[in-house]
Amino acid sequence: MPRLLLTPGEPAGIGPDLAVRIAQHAHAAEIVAVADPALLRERAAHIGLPLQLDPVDYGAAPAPQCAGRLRIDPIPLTRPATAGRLEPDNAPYVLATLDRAVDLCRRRSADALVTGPVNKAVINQAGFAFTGHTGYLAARCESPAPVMMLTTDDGSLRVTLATVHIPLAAVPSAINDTDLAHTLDTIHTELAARFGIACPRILVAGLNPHAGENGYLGHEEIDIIGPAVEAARARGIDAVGPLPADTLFTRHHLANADVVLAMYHDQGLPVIKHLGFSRTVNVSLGLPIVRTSVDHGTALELAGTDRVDCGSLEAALKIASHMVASSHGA
Ligand SMILES: NC(=O)c1ccc[n+]([C@@H]2O[C@H](COP(=O)([O-])OP(=O)(O)OC[C@H]3O[C@@H](n4cnc5c(N)ncnc54)[C@H](O)[C@@H]3O)[C@@H](O)[C@H]2O)c1
Ligand SMILES: N[C@H](C(=O)O)[C@H](O)COP(=O)(O)O
Repeated sequence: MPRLLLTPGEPAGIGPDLAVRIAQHAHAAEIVAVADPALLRERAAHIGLPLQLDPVDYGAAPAPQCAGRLRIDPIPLTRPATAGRLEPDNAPYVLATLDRAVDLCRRRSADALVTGPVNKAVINQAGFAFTGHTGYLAARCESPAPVMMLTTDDGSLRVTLATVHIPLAAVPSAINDTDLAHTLDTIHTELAARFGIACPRILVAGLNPHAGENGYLGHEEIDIIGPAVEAARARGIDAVGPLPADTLFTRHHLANADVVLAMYHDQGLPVIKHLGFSRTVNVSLGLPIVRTSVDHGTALELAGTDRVDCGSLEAALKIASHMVASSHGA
């Protein structure tokens, strides 16, 4: 049975609600909230749900999660949190929960990290350069650039990104043969190791409209993306493209594909979030630890209400367990 660490993320957002809500039923995994216990108790009381927090024992074997209970690894908030109101002083708390979870996963006291949503702006406002979990975790793990992948819970669509949290204007200059080679190698290796998909077919999107229309609408496809796909194929990777992004996400192309590589955040993610918001999971490929996350943000306006959908977190827990099993060769 896996031990999954859950960091609820931004304390003013819906992350604490999610932790309380997923504790209401049994799971086939031990789930440990790395969080402030008072925050979780207060949010549980606020939404009128029972919650018993039991201290985790990392020296003992993981035990299944019982309804109404959650294991806790306590990290104190800097300031009391109010649902819906961001507090920059709590940014170090958010980062401390991630630091603790990464350390535990790296020393094998836990099997995987499942993250709730954070607010990137408030962390930056507090003085920490932060573009998202993915980059932060890579730095903590001293790992080369991981690849962000969003997958529906049933694997019907998987989307990876060549560039992630950078301004749109910076995208063209961030696309280069070295990074594309690393990204394609990581997708190829990680889908086999963590998802059991040997030699996945990767559909590679172009950057420009109609994949550059033979150079009349842009040159990145001819100069960079096409050669990167050819070089990957020569390494035994089943990459196809560059394909026009507007028609790549149609049944015809997706029927025989395992994953899409989009060139930038808003080329790929709106498609998968439109298809499966609240049952889609964010997975970091290429980290030395298993990490999954929800597909949504902090939804500050919903914190402490009865309108919080736990589907993405449930899926993130499930996929993390499958990845752990797959990584162990189960
Ligand atoms: N994994 C993460 O840490 C992560 C992911 C995405 C966005 N974010 C951050 O979250 C913040 C807010 O982003 P946003 O407003 O673009 O997106 P959001 O996902 O917070 O909200 C988008 C819409 O979806 C609704 N929604 C979101 N999650 C929901 C849930 N579980 N149940 C019901 N409704 C839900 C919201 O109410 C809102 O209408 C930003 O700072 C962004 O960077 C974090
Ligand atoms: N791009 C992600 C999404 O839209 O779901 C999100 O911002 C989270 O990114 P990190 O996993 O790097 O925090």
